[in-house]
Amino acid sequence: VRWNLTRYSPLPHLLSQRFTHEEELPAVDVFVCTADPVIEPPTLVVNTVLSVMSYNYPTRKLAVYLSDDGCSELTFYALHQASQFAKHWIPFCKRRNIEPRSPDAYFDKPTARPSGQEWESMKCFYVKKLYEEMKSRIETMAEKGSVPPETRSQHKGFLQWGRHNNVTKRNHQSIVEIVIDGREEDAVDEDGDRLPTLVYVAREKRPQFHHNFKAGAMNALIRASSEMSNGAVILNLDCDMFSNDPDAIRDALCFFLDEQSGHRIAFVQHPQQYFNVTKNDLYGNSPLQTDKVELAGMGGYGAALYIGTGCFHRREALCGNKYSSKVDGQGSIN
Ligand SMILES: O=c1ccn([C@@H]2O[C@H](COP(=O)(O)OP(=O)(O)O[C@H]3O[C@H](CO)[C@@H](O)[C@H](O)[C@H]3O)[C@@H](O)[C@H]2O)c(=O)[nH]1
Ligand SMILES: [Mn+2]
Repeated sequence: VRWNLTRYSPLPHLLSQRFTHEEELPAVDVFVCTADPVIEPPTLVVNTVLSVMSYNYPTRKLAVYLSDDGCSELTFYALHQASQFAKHWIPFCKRRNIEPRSPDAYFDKPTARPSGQEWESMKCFYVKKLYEEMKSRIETMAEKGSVPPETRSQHKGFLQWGRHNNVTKRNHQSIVEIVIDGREEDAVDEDGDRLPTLVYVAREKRPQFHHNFKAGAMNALIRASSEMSNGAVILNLDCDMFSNDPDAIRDALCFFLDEQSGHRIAFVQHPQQYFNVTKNDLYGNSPLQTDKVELAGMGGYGAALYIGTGCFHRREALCGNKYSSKVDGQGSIN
């Protein structure tokens, strides 16, 4: 078989023309997976979470789930901190239309230096200061290795790690804490706009049962999310990544909602980019071959690879659906 290199591009302006009302857009659930608060520090994890909470997508249609296989109160603490910071970060990103929306990656950019009007630059300093203060609180807590009693009173969720529960990484009850319930009236940012839903999940683990690593976590997230937001589209991300494009959801929807072939598309895989690649890419980390040859080569045959992360799935494609011979031809997704 010859490689048939084909590249597809989304046409988001056509999507906006077809879906003029927010209500018509599908709900999207984002799953972020983490497994260890030492190897994957909580500041890294919340940067990933904040990058997806600030997508250019109606917040009432967006829910973010953090799966913590480390079952660590340090990660829960960091997520709670991020939920507070999000009230400043999300409006800051959207008003200034900044990219990328991981605070660490954004403030690292030379262009992130405040410029323009005095008010604008003060705002940038202010948000940066809030971010650095949050980061330092999370790191101090991580160094201590546990959350002190006075901090535990900040959120009832900390009770899950109470002495009587005997929580260890491999043996614990299931913990599901809704950190932000997007339906509640006070779930708003500093501008009064609604925040996306944010949920912490540590699935139940017992030593006598296999937990099946990330796949086990994803299955638990599918079940837990179906009881809450039940988004028709699911994005999964590892905690050491961030979304570098605030319009990634709309781009993926261009394929799922395509009038001709949308109904045949089960998942939309975004390419991956790496940072800190050595000069001359000594360790071959550059995804050139995968993105430009392998994925594009399969594209010509209408095929695609799921590379394990950075991928949007139709929930139906993962959970099944009653067979129907009728196809509405609209690529509908409800
Ligand atoms: O018990 C576990 C172990 C891992 N993870 C998470 O799974 C992701 C991937 O694990 P990692 O150890 O970073 O593996 P990689 O080699 O980086 O995995 C790459 O390749 C895998 C497929 O081989 C994909 O599933 C991953 O998404 C992709 O990042 C990370 O977010 C982990 O936190 C869990 O949630 N639970
Ligand atoms: Mn990894």
